[in-house]
Amino acid sequence: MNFYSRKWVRPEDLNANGTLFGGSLLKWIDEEAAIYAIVQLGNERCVTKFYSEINFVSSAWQGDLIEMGLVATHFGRTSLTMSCMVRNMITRKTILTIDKIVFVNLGPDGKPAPHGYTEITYLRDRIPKRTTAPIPRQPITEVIPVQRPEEATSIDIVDPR
Ligand SMILES: CC(=O)SCCNC(=O)CCNC(=O)[C@H](O)C(C)(C)COP(=O)(O)OP(=O)(O)OC[C@H]1O[C@@H](n2cnc3c(N)ncnc32)[C@H](O)[C@@H]1OP(=O)(O)O
Repeated sequence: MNFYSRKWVRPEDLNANGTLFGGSLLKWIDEEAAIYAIVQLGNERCVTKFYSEINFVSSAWQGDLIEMGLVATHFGRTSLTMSCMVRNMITRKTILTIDKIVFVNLGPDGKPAPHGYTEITYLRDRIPKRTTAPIPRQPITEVIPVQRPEEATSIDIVDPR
């Protein structure tokens, strides 16, 4: 397992118990896992599909330095499964473990697409090269004007999803 990112636990990341807020930690992990998937699958269009149970093994405290580790455990047809561990960088005490995080490789149509990889790369050989414009958002198909414009605080947009 490689520990790629380190974080310094700051006051804004604490919960009411004065320890690291689980939501902050999960947000960091999801971003780390997304970057890992992009590098492994050579595609910016990778999305989180599944998290197995998350074990908050021990707390981190303000001022602690922590590090996040990931390793790919299974290359599927369109998916990549990885496992995760977060630990204290100094003491090496485990803070969190997640057995399975699954990301899915999407094609240009937004549907699962085969990625073609079977093994971990430790190089930067698969990093996607952006040859076109950034991924566009889903088009807005219809804008409904509000009935009484003087009461409007925003425009109602129909989301086609
Ligand atoms: C980085 C981010 O924050 S992304 C934001 C959060 N994520 C999202 O918004 C994704 C929302 N989800 C989706 O759009 C859809 O579920 C999709 C496109 C990801 C997948 O659609 P599905 O209909 O499940 O696709 P499909 O059944 O073909 O499965 C795709 C892969 O996921 C795997 N998979 C599906 N469900 C699960 C599950 N519950 N657990 C583990 N793996 C799963 C499948 O085994 C398959 O892998 P494989 O091709 O390697 O065998």
